Amino acid sequence: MRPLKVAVLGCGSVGSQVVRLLLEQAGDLAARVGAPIELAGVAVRRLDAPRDVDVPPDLLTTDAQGLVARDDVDVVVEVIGGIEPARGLILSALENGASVVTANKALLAEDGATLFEAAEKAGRDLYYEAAVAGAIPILRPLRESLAGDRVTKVMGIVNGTTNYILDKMDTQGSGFDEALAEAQELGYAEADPTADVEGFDAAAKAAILASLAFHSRVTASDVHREGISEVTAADVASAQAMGSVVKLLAIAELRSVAGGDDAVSARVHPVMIPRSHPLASVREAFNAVFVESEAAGQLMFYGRGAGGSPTASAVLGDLVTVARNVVAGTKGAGESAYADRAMLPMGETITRYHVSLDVADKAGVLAAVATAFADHGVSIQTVRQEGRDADAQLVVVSHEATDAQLAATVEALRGMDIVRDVTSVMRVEGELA
Ligand SMILES: NC(=O)C1=CN([C@@H]2O[C@H](COP(=O)(O)OP(=O)(O)OC[C@H]3O[C@@H](n4cnc5c(N)ncnc54)[C@H](O)[C@@H]3O)[C@@H](O)[C@H]2O)C=CC1
Ligand SMILES: N[C@@H](CC=O)C(=O)O
Ligand code: NA
Repeated sequence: MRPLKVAVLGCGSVGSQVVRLLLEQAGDLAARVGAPIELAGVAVRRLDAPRDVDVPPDLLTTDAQGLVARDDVDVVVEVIGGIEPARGLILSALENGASVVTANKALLAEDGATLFEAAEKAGRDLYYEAAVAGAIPILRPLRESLAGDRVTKVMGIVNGTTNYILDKMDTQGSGFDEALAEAQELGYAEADPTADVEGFDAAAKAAILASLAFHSRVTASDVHREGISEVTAADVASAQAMGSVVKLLAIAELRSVAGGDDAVSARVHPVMIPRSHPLASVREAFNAVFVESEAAGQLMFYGRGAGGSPTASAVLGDLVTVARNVVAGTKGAGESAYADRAMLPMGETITRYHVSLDVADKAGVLAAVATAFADHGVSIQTVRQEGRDADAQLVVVSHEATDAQLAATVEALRGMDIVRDVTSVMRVEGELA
């Protein structure tokens, strides 16, 4: 069999590790694929930039477009990131007959449909396991292993940077900025950490997970998004007092809609989750994805979701798969969006809230607070008072209600004279202590 030629676009945190693994494991990869895998070239922005791998100088080029246009390239690995020029380069590669492996969740979540259609038209593969939860095999299980089951919910910690920050706030009392700087130093953060902190990165991953799990097209703009920049030390302390922990979760679930097909709720926001829940034990920059399906029940996938080397592992896994397909003259299953489900607006999503209130400790306060919940049709699960007199705090955990009802309740509480301050509002997953 002739050698297969691989072009790598971008040689940053992930690209450098992809190139390293390709060079170091050439012998094993050839045996696994059934043909030698050769680097056709590595597109970089600057030839003289320092990088974490020694690339043979004759393979480096600043002309990414020229590299993907070569007719001897079988597979293009896109690890530049961002929308353009990545999208144009992937489309050119597919049109030119190459299969593509990418880690680019931002692009897939914004305009996956264009890429999937181009791959289908070209009869080539487009694989992207690294785009969600880095090294963790999660897209392949959803796409293949669970293809015969009915997935009803996918809930994950899919951003390492924010999990690192929340973990340091919980376990070491670290400040937000200090923990973010550490995550950046460790190579977990996106080029612009706003993408991590404000939940854009997790929302892109939620869109990809929802699309695959529910066989529908979900884009990042369909995902309700809240980041962790508003999570305070008070929120973390409230969670601790409830035997729980604050995590940024990406949640995609099917919800029944009266008189219609099930709709998809996709959202990213901080939650309080009991320490007994498997996701609560995910520390530092680790990721985990918790899947519920009708026949299999609950499954959890855990591992490193960020960092050059772990992400490169997922890229190489895809590379071997698409290279095997090239050798066999076939392609894998393409996108499955047959269900075409509607999105459930966030206001109609069923959630629970934990609310901490700074109140005056006097007669009638509890009744007035309870009335505010009742007025909005929200049932209270537990109420606890902490402190006395001027330091009184009421902690209310609601039963399930729509997010709109709960948000309106909090709005009403904020307007009440007897409520001095609403010190913490957080959605809840699972049963709090
Ligand atoms: N770093 C991580 O932990 C993870 C990253 N990803 C995704 O992997 C992709 C790459 O991420 P990183 O390696 O972290 O980014 P990076 O910023 O470290 O690397 C990107 C590289 O592409 C180069 N580049 C930009 N424009 C170029 C062009 N026109 N031609 C050639 N090179 C160009 C940049 O100079 C840079 O070296 C992104 O889509 C990211 O979202 C996915 C999972 C985890
Ligand atoms: N910035 C991301 C990297 C992987 O996608 C993260 O922190 O998880
Ligand atoms: Na993955």
